[in-house]
Amino acid sequence: MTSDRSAVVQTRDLRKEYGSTVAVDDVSLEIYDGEIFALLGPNGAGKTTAVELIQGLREPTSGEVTLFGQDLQNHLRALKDRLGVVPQSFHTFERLTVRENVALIGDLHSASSDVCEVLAELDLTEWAGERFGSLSGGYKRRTGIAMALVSEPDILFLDEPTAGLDPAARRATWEHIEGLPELGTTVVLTTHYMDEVEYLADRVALLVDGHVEAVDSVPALVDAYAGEVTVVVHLAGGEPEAELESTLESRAQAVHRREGALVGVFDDRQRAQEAYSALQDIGTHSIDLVSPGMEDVFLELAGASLAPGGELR
Ligand SMILES: Nc1ncnc2c1ncn2[C@@H]1O[C@H](COP(=O)(O)OP(=O)(O)OP(=O)(O)O)[C@@H](O)[C@H]1O
Repeated sequence: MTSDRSAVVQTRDLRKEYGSTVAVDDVSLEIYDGEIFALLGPNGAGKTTAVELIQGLREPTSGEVTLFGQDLQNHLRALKDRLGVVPQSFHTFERLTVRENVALIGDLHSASSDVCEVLAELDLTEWAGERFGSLSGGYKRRTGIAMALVSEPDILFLDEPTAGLDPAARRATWEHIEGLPELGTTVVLTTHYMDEVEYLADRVALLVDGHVEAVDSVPALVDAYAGEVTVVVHLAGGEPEAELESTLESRAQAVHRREGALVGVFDDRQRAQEAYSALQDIGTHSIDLVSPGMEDVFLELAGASLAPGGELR
């Protein structure tokens, strides 16, 4: 979807070694103007190091970073001014209010947005007079985003933006991040949450052991790597089992039985949907249509597994 857009970040054979550890292994990628780009990978995959190289916070062992068409090393000062960063463990002045913290950053930058506008964009107006130290984790994170946005960055880097937040705060944070490209900000986020990528990212780079396994949109990655759709008919006893089985068999590529269930395997979602409807017409029983997602992509490409919270490990 983004190939006709200009690249605001380009890395070429970017590499970072720490002694014998290769944290970032010849990474070449492009991030386009106005997209939400995610770097997804398990702990230690090299996400933070890659992003720190792009931000000019670390020197690469080899390779190049170009931002807005300019070489980062030769234009470090000017290019850094165009970046906003919200680190994972974000802290600021606990005793200052939300407004004071945001205004402080605004004062440091010449091209700064109106503080009230930024607070309104992040639904923080009501909280503007609260001390930062008294806020919940979600509001602290949101204040961090406001503090980064007030300097009008062209690219905003968010490191694990919802780690440690409860589900409602995560959802609210996603909704605010989702709106940032409309305000003219390209977003680069690092995460190890599948659902975050599925909700937010226009494109995602899968990082494993320092190298990029694949880069594309979530639907394209799922199509390419995640395999089949399955329809699962749970059998509690008393169902017209033979009819259910033949209905599945007439549409599925394969049908197999597993404990208490019939499982039809499809390589086409449309046919799976047709089978699902036909099975529903037969009567009342429990049927699941199971579509693959990013989790399956990662299992296929990296053999990674998920923690109960949907987090890669
Ligand atoms: N300053 C450092 N010195 C030595 N090794 C480092 C340093 N920073 C990172 N590493 C190593 O480089 C590799 C990549 O680490 P990095 O923090 O970039 O991964 P990550 O994907 O961001 O992980 P996490 O999700 O846990 O933050 C790891 O093996 C890590 O131990």
